[in-house]
Amino acid sequence: MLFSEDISLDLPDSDIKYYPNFFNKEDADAYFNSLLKHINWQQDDITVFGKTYKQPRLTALFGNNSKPYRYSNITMYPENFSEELQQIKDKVETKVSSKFTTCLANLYRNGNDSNGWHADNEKELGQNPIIASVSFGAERYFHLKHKNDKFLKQKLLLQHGSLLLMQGETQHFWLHQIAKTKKEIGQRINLTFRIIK
Ligand SMILES: O=C(O)CCC(=O)C(=O)O
Ligand SMILES: [Fe+2]
Repeated sequence: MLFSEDISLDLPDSDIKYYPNFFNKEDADAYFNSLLKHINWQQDDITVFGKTYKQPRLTALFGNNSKPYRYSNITMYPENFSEELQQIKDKVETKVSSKFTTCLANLYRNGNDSNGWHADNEKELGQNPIIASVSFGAERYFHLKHKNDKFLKQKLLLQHGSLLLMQGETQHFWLHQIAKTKKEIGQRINLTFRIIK
């Protein structure tokens, strides 16, 4: 699906909102270029079902506390927010009326980079986590599928400068992924703001 106006996705057991033009083109271009250059992007090893792989994208973690974030057998320790990430965080916080502690940044270098099916349901995110996800750069599809009903699924094109908000019971009932694509596409940066308790 492609949306050009703010929308609440009409999916059961979820609370998902999408703001396609959260940043104007000029700001989105500037943030993309600057984050690409200034973030210390790392490729970690992940362990899934006892096997170790290189993560198929680059990441970085930022936080205003020193609490680590653990997922897929990786433990990440946060760096301090840069001024520019703090600016983005402030704008997101104003929009969604929540304060975030942490930002996980993802860099998808091309269509071969991906993020497999998962829910953001780590214990340290609390019972019904709020996750605000900002996208810059190449457009990628965000796939959603219900955990208990294989007919319930949706995909949504995450546009340059957009904001996607997931909250309420979403992480209990839905999985999401960024699938690989064979299309020739450029780099994409995603910032997911979270609250780590
Ligand atoms: O890149 C995206 O849009 C999703 C990232 C994501 O799901 C995550 O980091 O947990
Ligand atoms: Fe996620």
